[in-house]
Amino acid sequence: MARHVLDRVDSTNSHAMRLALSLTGPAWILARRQEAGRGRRGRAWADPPGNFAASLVMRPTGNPAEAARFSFVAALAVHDALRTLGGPSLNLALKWPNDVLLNGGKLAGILLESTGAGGQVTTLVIGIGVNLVAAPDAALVEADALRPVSLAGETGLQIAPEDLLDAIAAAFDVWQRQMEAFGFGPIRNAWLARAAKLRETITARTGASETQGRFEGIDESGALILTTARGRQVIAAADVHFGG
Ligand SMILES: O=C(O)CCCC[C@@H]1SC[C@@H]2NC(=O)N[C@@H]21
Repeated sequence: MARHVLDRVDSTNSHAMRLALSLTGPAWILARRQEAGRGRRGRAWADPPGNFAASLVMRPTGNPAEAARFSFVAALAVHDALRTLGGPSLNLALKWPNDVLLNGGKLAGILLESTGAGGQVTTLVIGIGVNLVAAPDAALVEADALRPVSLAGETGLQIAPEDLLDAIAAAFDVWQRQMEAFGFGPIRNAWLARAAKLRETITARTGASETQGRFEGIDESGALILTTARGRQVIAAADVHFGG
């Protein structure tokens, strides 16, 4: 698959969107320096040099719910890649919808952006940020957000962004083929097997509304399933907080 390695960029997601129309197939874009990274829900994503910032741009077929499944493919790929390069003792887990945790803190985030027409997604950009060398200052993240961590800070391990991209791209390919052959089932099962706080009480927050319940799993579109005091609730988009 095509790779573009840039010395610096505003946001690899923005660059991927700009390139999308001129590409003939899927491509990975890796930046050594990202100066205006974006996070989920309009947040900024800080990227000290040495951290991993890359985006995959592709032209999937399907509607937005089908495209959203790729965020689980991406989270699995990042988890696999870190395990391959960092070894089996790394204490990794996944947090809904697509964060990768290390020792219970946030190590990596994933941001899907898409354009479409007539209910179909025409361009999908999957942006991945991994704190390889440094995590943002805890004072800069929201008060009740998970503690940001870096791979080097937690373990002393040093992984080059280019090597991580090779491993993520290979793992993504494997999971994407699984999904093409067998549907979302294997992706969901693998994701749940690595999920933090499964069957425990968590809180899903969307703006001012808050739902607390037992984390039962995810449905066919990847939506969060909670059992709450008012029964089963399926939540398509939210920020998840751990604890009761
Ligand atoms: O909020 C999150 O957890 C998602 C963070 C996603 C950050 C990555 S870094 C590479 C890509 N380019 C961006 O501007 N954002 C994503």
